[in-house]
Amino acid sequence: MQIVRSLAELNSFPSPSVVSIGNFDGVHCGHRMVVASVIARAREIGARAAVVTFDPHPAHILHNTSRLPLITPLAEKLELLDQTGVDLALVLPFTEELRLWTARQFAERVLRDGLQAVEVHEGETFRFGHRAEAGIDSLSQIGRELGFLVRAYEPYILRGAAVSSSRIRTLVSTGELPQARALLGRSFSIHSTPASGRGYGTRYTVPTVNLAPYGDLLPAHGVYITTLRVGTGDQARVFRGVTNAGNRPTFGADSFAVETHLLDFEPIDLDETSPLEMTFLYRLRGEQRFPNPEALRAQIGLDVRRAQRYFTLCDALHVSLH
Ligand SMILES: Cc1cc2nc3c(=O)[nH]c(=O)nc-3n(C[C@H](O)[C@H](O)[C@H](O)COP(=O)(O)O)c2cc1C
Ligand SMILES: Nc1ncnc2c1ncn2[C@@H]1O[C@H](COP(=O)(O)OP(=O)(O)OP(=O)(O)O)[C@@H](O)[C@H]1O
Repeated sequence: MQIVRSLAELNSFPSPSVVSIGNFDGVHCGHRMVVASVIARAREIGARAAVVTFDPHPAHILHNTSRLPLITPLAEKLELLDQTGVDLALVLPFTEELRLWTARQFAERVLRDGLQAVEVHEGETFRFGHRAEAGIDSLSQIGRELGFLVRAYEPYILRGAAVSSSRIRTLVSTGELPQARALLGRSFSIHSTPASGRGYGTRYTVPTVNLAPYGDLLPAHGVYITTLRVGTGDQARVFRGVTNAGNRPTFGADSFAVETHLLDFEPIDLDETSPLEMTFLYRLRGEQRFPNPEALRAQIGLDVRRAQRYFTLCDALHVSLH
């Protein structure tokens, strides 16, 4: 997949395109359905299959509230889009200037002049242009004038409601990981690197690998069954574990960390640059303040046993952990 980060850069690769525009946060089942149709149609008519997305996420510019925690930060989103087989991702910097473009200006500059769009595929609820002024009907009208066809999709429904990034964010942030997995089409995971801990784990409870501070979406504070992939490609190792994401109240003042105790630990070389992917599979319990480290250690022993039973069952039933 070719990644292009400006309209100017795009002009060096002119080619008619079938396009879908969106935030694509999470690259969930609904997104993948639309992108698959874009690709199928592009192959049919000998055009390029393209997605247009934005960085930062428009919500970071439009709402002056706290930063929207992303299901997939840009690098992971592009990796997942690449896996769909799409030919081109145009990542437009969502600037104050772009925010002010009308729907018509956006269509002229991005779809007609930039991508030479012949077809644009979107979900029925798609909106774009300054203050989200235009929907599918306006896009179809503009398309008739500018020379592209619009194909609208009914929402992809799962478990009684449309699949959407916002719904997945809510499920993850309340710890409902099996439900989030159904909508994502894969388990929720985060990419990070190791960080050093305070040394309490090895001394008082269990040894853990701590993750570097993470600014995007995480499950609700609590204890989870997880896997940890260390490294990339053929060199990667996947460990099973129990993970605490929380403030660790047993050890004094709140100090947030994501830390995992590996069940099948073997010595591995880790430094602060080692790529880690933590996959959250199942929420075991909320975080608790224990009267002493021994009580916490006993509880972690129970957490470990529940996780071992979970993994044994997954192995027996050949359930994928990803
Ligand atoms: C599976 C697991 C469950 C945990 N549960 C709790 C908990 O309920 N309450 C708590 O205060 N800390 C909990 N912790 C965090 C420990 O307090 C933590 O491992 C310890 O603070 C070590 O910190 P360090 O890595 O900075 O040395 C848990 C850790 C793990 C690995
Ligand atoms: N469940 C779905 N069914 C069909 N199309 C969808 C679905 N979800 C998103 N789309 C379409 O995919 C494209 C990209 O979607 P986008 O990421 O902007 O929206 P979204 O997933 O609904 O996110 P949010 O919940 O943040 O609104 C748009 O055309 C959108 O309408």
